Amino acid sequence: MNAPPRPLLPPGLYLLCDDTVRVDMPLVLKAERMLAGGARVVQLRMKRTPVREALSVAREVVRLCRRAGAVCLLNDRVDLALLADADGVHVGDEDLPAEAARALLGPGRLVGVTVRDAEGARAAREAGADYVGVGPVFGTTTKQVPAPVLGLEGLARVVTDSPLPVVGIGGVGLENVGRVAASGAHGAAVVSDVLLAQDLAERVRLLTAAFERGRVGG
Ligand SMILES: Cc1ncc(COP(=O)(O)OP(=O)(O)O)c(N)n1
Ligand SMILES: Cc1ncsc1CCOP(=O)(O)O
Ligand SMILES: [Mg+2]
Repeated sequence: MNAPPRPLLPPGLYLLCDDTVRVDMPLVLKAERMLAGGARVVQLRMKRTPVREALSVAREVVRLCRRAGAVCLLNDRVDLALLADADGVHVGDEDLPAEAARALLGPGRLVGVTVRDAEGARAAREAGADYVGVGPVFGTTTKQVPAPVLGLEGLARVVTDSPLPVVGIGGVGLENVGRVAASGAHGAAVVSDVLLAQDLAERVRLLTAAFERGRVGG
């Protein structure tokens, strides 16, 4: 019998439910507000949550995403993704290599990989990745990234030459998400612009609409 096909990464806004920004708000509440705003992709990024709590949060956020019809990915942690039955993982240079993530996850889940250029995207595809995260597109204070800011032209170059869908990340917010979409990126990943908003759900709606306008050239 054929294995079930893995979910495709929905295009558009890609949200990071992150424990390093707005630390006073519980992760599950962040996810609930994002989903209330129509989030289709949620990456759970837990850098400072103790591992037992992280597993319990992952299980709850996967449940919420599934109920809302959204894809839930775990940042870094293939073990937590499997235990929580998440839709996949996102890994970078300091995490398990993409081949290892794919080997552990099997063919039915998504693997996203951080790359800096189209050559990295080609290697990611060889390693079994489904999409690539590319950045920083703009300056950001959320993470110290050991790579230069790409800008929109740099992002567009990677998009043109990448064999995999590209998600732009780093400094993406309401004032520039339309231009990220117009670059041809499959998705735009956002951390602080949503998490620091007073009304997270409303910010997600605004960002989603702005991405869509940018995608169609509006
Ligand atoms: C969509 C997306 N793209 C890139 C990253 C960065 O991943 P990584 O390089 O592993 O850095 P950390 O997020 O683990 O600090 C991402 N998380 N998501
Ligand atoms: C995790 C990560 N990887 C590259 S930039 C970044 C952080 C992006 O955060 P923000 O959307 O707040 O700029
Ligand atoms: Mg990582």
